[in-house]
Amino acid sequence: MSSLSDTASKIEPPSPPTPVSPSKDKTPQDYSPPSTPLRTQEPRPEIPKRVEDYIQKLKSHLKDTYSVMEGGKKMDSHYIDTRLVQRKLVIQTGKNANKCLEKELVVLSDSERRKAMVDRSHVFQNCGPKPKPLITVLGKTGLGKSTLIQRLALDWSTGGLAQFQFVFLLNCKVLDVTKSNYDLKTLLFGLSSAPDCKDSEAAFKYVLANPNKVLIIFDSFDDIGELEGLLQSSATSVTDNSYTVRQLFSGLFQKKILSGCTLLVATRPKDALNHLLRKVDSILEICCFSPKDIQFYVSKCFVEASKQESALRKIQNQQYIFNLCSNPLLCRFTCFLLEQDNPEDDDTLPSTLTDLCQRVLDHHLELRDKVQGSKQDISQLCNMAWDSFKTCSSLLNQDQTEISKQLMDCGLNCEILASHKAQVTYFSSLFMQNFLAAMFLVQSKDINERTLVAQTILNHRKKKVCGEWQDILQRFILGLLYQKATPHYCGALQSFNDAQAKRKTLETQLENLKPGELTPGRLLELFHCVYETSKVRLAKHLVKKLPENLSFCGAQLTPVDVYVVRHLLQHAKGLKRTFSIDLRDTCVPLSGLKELVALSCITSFRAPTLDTIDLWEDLHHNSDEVSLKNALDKFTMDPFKASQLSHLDNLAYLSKSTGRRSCQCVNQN
Ligand SMILES: Nc1ncnc2c1ncn2[C@@H]1O[C@H](COP(=O)(O)OP(=O)(O)OP(=O)(O)O)[C@@H](O)[C@H]1O
Repeated sequence: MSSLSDTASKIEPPSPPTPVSPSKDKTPQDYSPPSTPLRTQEPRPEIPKRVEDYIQKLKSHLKDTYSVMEGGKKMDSHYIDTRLVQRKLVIQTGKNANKCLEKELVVLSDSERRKAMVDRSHVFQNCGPKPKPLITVLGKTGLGKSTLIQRLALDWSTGGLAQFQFVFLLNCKVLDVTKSNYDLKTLLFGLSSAPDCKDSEAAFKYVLANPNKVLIIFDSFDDIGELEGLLQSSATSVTDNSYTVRQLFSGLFQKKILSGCTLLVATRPKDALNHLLRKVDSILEICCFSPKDIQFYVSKCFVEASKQESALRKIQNQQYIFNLCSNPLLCRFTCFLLEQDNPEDDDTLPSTLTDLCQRVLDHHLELRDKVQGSKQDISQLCNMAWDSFKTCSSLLNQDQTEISKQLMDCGLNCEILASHKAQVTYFSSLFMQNFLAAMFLVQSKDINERTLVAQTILNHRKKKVCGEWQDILQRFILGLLYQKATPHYCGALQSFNDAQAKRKTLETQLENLKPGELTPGRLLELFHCVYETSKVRLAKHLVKKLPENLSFCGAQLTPVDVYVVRHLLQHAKGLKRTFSIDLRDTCVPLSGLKELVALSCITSFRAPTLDTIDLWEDLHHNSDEVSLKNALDKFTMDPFKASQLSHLDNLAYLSKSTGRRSCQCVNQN
């Protein structure tokens, strides 16, 4: 079956399954903290007065700390209740080397995702009779995992989540995972965000006696280090004080200590995580900002109606930035730029990720310069960002380098750095850290072209170890090498050595790549790297060499990914190239599917069945009959392969829907 538009059928149209999204029609204002207890209330154990006092102190501390989000915006007014998708694992038929049944994270289609959407009040809810003591929140960098966790902590501190009497929040970015002199009490009362506890012995005793009233959160789990072997060595005693943070985590995770407590782990998705995910009770994935969320967030950033309107117009007029704003952190960066906007400035918003980060940094440095009266050289910070990158860590390594107080203040003021309890300093975002690291690599005379190439995964033999770290770094490297505008402030780092040789080497590397041999994930990264260069010649070269069958299967496509792919494929027309595109297992949103299918260079497409039906329904609903006919003509499912029972059910919907849609097209014509 390759083209279905001419399959006339008299079968009555089915009613396709309506996506049920509990939060679909809610505007961000509709959300309120889950104040009612979410788990069936058990009788409260008797709490000693001093423990009760400490709980109140903990609550008021968390309330003070998390009422303001990173970046200074108020949680109450600026927090957008982004939705979460309940992901699931399926048991595969085969067994692995350990003779255990293989479990795999199911990639949901867009329509399945919409059905599986929940809001934050669902995080600790039990779906069935079984409690869910192990919960994971997944999300790429900047999507708001820490913010969600801080919001949950705030909910608890203001009377919500009453099933918990203690909430301990650990930020793995600031934990020293090399030391082995910790016990559980130190982890909870010393290393977490809990305030000093005078009688920690009594509070700890209470915690041990009531584990089911305790919530422990490990945020930024990515920084816990190598995942391999993490569960092999675990803490088994609650008093022993010779454990590492990793051993204590492992003991909690495997219920060897404090069994009965609830554990929430927030992390970026990566392959190495799979063996942990198989053991958790609930996997939630944080969704990016929807267009409505972006609108709401932007409107909150500007008080004056005219400024609000102008900011929104600018963002909506620049489709790359609009799609980039589906990432909350990048949306914040964009709003920061717009807040700085002065009428004499160039009106255009950045057109690449590199340009966005460069302008944000430049503005921060400019603001600081105005206060200080002198320019700050941040080259040492760039060097340090690169040092931390090498170990995939956000921590600022101060052991080797003395950093001046002035530079440290500058880093903190410019939101490059953040500090924990005024003791530990770390890079506040992966985007900024990698941007600084890329500046170091591109500008430093000590880094030659070969070393630079070795740092990019464009070299497809290089193992991808740190998930998003390398993807983002190489985008910045390419972006900086081709950056046209020299920023005023961060350009003054040091004399810009001739980047010609580096550019040439990277370019040869790009040109020698065989896109047809890359995995879908790497192919997508290649699109991004080429996009960052803004070079039409490189874009054309890529499109020329693309395989006829473009597969993105398995690479999760975000709105900005779709934009970049679509943008580069526009060169196909001039090159007389056409493609068939496979979008199964990509979670491509309906809007993205629509845009890609509409491209004239796409002659056929494969996509999840229900999403394809949704696309047809949508086009029909909007009376876009030309696009509907196109989408019917281009759809293919040849060769058909069903790996789940639902695929066969969907086939039945499909055959009915195509029949109906074809009839409509025939009648129209
Ligand atoms: N739901 C939200 N509403 C408003 N702003 C948000 C939201 N989520 C995130 N942000 C903004 O984006 C920034 C980055 O979010 P956050 O640090 O929570 O991301 P993350 O997923 O934890 O990233 P990383 O994996 O790099 O640690 C926040 O500091 C905040 O300004």
